[in-house]
Amino acid sequence: MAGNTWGERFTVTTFGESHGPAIGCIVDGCPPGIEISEDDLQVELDRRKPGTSRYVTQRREDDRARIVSGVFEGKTTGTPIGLIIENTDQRSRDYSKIKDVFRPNHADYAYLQKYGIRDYRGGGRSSARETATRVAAGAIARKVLAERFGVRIQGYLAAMGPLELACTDLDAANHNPFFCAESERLEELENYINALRKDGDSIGARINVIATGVPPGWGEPVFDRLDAEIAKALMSINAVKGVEIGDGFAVVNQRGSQHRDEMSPDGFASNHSGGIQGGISSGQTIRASMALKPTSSIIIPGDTIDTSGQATQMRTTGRHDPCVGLRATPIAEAMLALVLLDHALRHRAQNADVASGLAPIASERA
Ligand SMILES: Cc1cc2nc3c(=O)[nH]c(=O)nc-3n(C[C@H](O)[C@H](O)[C@H](O)COP(=O)(O)O)c2cc1C
Ligand SMILES: C=C(O[C@@H]1CC(C(=O)O)=C[C@@H](OP(=O)(O)O)[C@H]1O)C(=O)O
Repeated sequence: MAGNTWGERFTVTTFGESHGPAIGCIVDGCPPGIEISEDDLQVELDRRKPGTSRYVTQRREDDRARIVSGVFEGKTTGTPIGLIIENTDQRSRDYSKIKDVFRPNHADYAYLQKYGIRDYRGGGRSSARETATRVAAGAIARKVLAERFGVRIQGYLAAMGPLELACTDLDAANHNPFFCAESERLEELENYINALRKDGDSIGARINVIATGVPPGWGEPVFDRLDAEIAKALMSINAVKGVEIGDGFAVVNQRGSQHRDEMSPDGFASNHSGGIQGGISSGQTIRASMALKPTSSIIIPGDTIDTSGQATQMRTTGRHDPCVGLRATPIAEAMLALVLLDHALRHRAQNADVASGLAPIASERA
């Protein structure tokens, strides 16, 4: 049993498996008086849900979230918010024939080694189906962040395999199935993924996500550093193998004179740090990036073992994303929102009365 920390922490607990009857979550610590409807959640859920284009898994889920507690007459009450999303299009027979073999690089082998028991249907608890609940919780966090703190979050596809994509129009990312912010490249993306599907193969991707309007002061100087928490949150998404904050691994090749974000009363001259210095937000735009591996469930045969340890070969049929990164943008946004709201509440709880005596400078030099 644990006492709640309402007013200090924003937390999410999820439950459910890909082929069970439902998935869901409990959102704790949401401030009261925020207008939230199931339709608000749906807007975000629709951006992530499967089956929305020919470039993603053909599993068809409406992903309708039912709010079962914590909201009264359209407003949050400050009590735990319970959300349930029914699974309606499981096709568990796809998994019957591979129930005793491990898909190389899916969670199958490691999961069984840990628990000794495994729901083999659709990856069970290890399926990215669970991320629907994070997106629903993230929709609540985004609403609070926007209304109470003026923070906005947006992500986009920065690379699909060898195709590196610029961000020429961030809003455009919301209007195509790739979350691509460089609209002129859409045909190239379509051609690439069509050829990939013909090969029966999969490919990795990179997603960038930014948050604007974050004031200076959110985060901690040690352990729960804001960058550490964002890295953990993004890394906790299925298939994520790398996270960068700001310039990330490119800093290896930078000089201090180039990397430091020089300041003047007119604002910051650059944003190499990704808006976080010493684990605390600086007031610059928060910039994070994550790399997702290629889908492990592919029809090309590969070597593996079965549950009795015997060598075998397998190919995975069924409905799978050829590039899991194509649906990961809303998930990255949701995870960033969850971390930022948690730290907004923590900062307020500890430092509401603190005044540095220094007005924040602009995120970017005017
Ligand atoms: C949005 C999204 C969709 C995914 N879709 C699939 C899929 O259709 N088939 C699959 O094998 N893996 C898919 N994955 C990846 C698996 O969930 C992931 O590989 C698995 O949980 C093992 O975890 P790991 O890759 O983090 O080691 C998806 C991941 C994400 C983020
Ligand atoms: C259902 C979703 O994506 C699934 C993620 C997933 C996986 O292994 O992660 C495998 C596929 O599902 P199934 O478990 O039916 O084989 C995807 O369709 C979803 O995102 O809602």
